[in-house]
Amino acid sequence: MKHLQVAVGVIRNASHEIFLAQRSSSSHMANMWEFPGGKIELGESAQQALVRELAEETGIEVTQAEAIGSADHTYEDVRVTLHFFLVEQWQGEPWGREGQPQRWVKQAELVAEEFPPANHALIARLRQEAAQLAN
Ligand SMILES: Nc1nc2c([nH]c(=O)n2[C@H]2C[C@H](O)[C@@H](COP(=O)(O)OP(=O)(O)OP(=O)(O)O)O2)c(=O)[nH]1
Ligand SMILES: [Mg+2]
Repeated sequence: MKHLQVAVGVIRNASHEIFLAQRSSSSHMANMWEFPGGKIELGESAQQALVRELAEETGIEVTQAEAIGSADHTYEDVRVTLHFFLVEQWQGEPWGREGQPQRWVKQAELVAEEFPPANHALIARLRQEAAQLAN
């Protein structure tokens, strides 16, 4: 089975909102909401792929990123390992550069079911962190 290594950016602003994009209707995990990112290419580090993918998909230049863990998931036909990064410093303003719908969502209001299954543990963690900060 194909095994993809994917760099994924949790872009978070000062109001603790996170930038989401909707996957295209023709892609794997079609129409689900995701954190921007994409496949790590040969010879690239996860961080390098993150910077490249976020520039391609959202137009921002990442200036700082913190690795916050990974998730491994096997879908019907492909296995993915997602390498998550928290991005709180960047230049420019993220937008759906490839035409995909986008939105900012409060960290506490992320909905796991809107994301591919590989994201569910991270969404739970982010929601829990936001709830603790609110108390
Ligand atoms: N970007 C991204 N991909 C995710 C997430 N969750 C998840 O399961 N995936 C899966 C879907 C895909 O099978 C795989 C690779 O992501 P991708 O389709 O964004 O890769 P890419 O940008 O390089 O796409 P492409 O050049 O082939 O169009 O990771 C997520 O939150 N963000
Ligand atoms: Mg992508």
